[in-house]
Amino acid sequence: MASRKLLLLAGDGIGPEAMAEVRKLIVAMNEKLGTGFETEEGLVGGCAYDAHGKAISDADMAKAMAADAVLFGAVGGPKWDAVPYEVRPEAGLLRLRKDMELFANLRPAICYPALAASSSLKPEVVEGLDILIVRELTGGVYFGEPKEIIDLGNGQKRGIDTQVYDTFEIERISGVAFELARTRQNRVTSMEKRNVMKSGVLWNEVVTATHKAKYSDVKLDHMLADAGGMQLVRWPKQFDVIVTDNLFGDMLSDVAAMLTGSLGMLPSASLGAPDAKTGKRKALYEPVHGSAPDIAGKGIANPIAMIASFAMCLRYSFNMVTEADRLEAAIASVLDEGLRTKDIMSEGKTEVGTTAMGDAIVAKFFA
Ligand SMILES: NC(=O)c1ccc[n+]([C@@H]2O[C@H](COP(=O)([O-])OP(=O)(O)OC[C@H]3O[C@@H](n4cnc5c(N)ncnc54)[C@H](O)[C@@H]3O)[C@@H](O)[C@H]2O)c1
Ligand SMILES: CC(C)[C@H](C(=O)O)[C@@H](O)C(=O)O
Ligand SMILES: [Mg+2]
Repeated sequence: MASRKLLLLAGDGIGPEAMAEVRKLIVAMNEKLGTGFETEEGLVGGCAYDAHGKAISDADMAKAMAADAVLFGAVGGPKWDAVPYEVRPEAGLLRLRKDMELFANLRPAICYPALAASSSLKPEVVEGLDILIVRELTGGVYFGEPKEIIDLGNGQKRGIDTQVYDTFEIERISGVAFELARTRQNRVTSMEKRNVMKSGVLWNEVVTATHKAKYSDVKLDHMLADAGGMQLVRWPKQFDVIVTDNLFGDMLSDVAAMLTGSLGMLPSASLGAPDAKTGKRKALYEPVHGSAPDIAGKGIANPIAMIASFAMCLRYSFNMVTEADRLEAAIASVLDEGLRTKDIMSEGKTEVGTTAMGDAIVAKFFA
């Protein structure tokens, strides 16, 4: 059997609570299906800072580089509000993305039929929603230099972040979006702000050229990112694949999350380029949500985004398509039967905690 080495980085807040449900599933899959997953654990975020003063240690970084896939929970929280910017919990996640060159972040927003009433939008607006946000993850304003606060010496300071994109970065992320669109409804909407940003002008040019050169069979539209946000809320089903930069992708995916009922529902996959020799790509799978300090430790977090991220891992890192389909079907079926964590609770349904939701999904997966 091919190697199946997983590094589990549970992180802070509800990260460990959600990760426990995936760990349970992995143990059961190994026992019952002989899947042979080898798991290692590591620290990232605030817990890593507490242990060794860094948001991720070099040793855990090396484990991530060596793993076939990394499963990531969530990082951050008020406990670390005052730590220096360079070692804040979120820096651990950003280092993983940058050092592993995970440039393609896939954030599907699917509204499970049972949850159409849980969205803040009208059921008919979200029912059957199935869109995919492809977010560029290693460039843009997240990583551009200079990035600093300078003292102007007149009682004023200046905060600087720099948005930078090179042609190759836009080409490769739009290539991912076009390829994925071909497996879906064959439509891509590219979002930028070419009306105010030079990087937006280049983004638009390069996406257009990539489309013309290699993907003219796919339908391509361009939208200004602010209008895109509005359209996502007005009529989200008009979209199939959205491709956008790091910052717009961050914001638009939180918007998309709420269309599905809760941030606790949205999984993601962060992928690198396939290795020229082996075809294998570095990968990290994480829920879109954060450490949710307001509910951490209460046993009420929704583990579905984390479990669905593992389903993406089965699909994209191990080509275990049957198991991925079965896991996604198990989630849908448990929701159909009326089980709900607090964040997606509605009248007449059965409210359960994190562990009971995880147990029900695992049981359904093996049923
Ligand atoms: N990938 C990550 O690790 C990641 C992502 C986003 C935010 N963060 C960090 O998390 C911390 C908190 O950020 P925030 O409050 O803005 O965002 P958040 O995603 O942690 O929480 C936003 C809201 O959604 C709810 N929520 C989120 N996930 C949920 C789940 N699985 N089940 C039920 N409810 C859920 C929370 O209770 C909260 O009310 C910050 O330090 C932030 O930097 C980390
Ligand atoms: C925690 C933070 C660094 C991260 C981001 O901004 O990318 C998060 O919001 C996300 O969406 O993954
Ligand atoms: Mg975000």
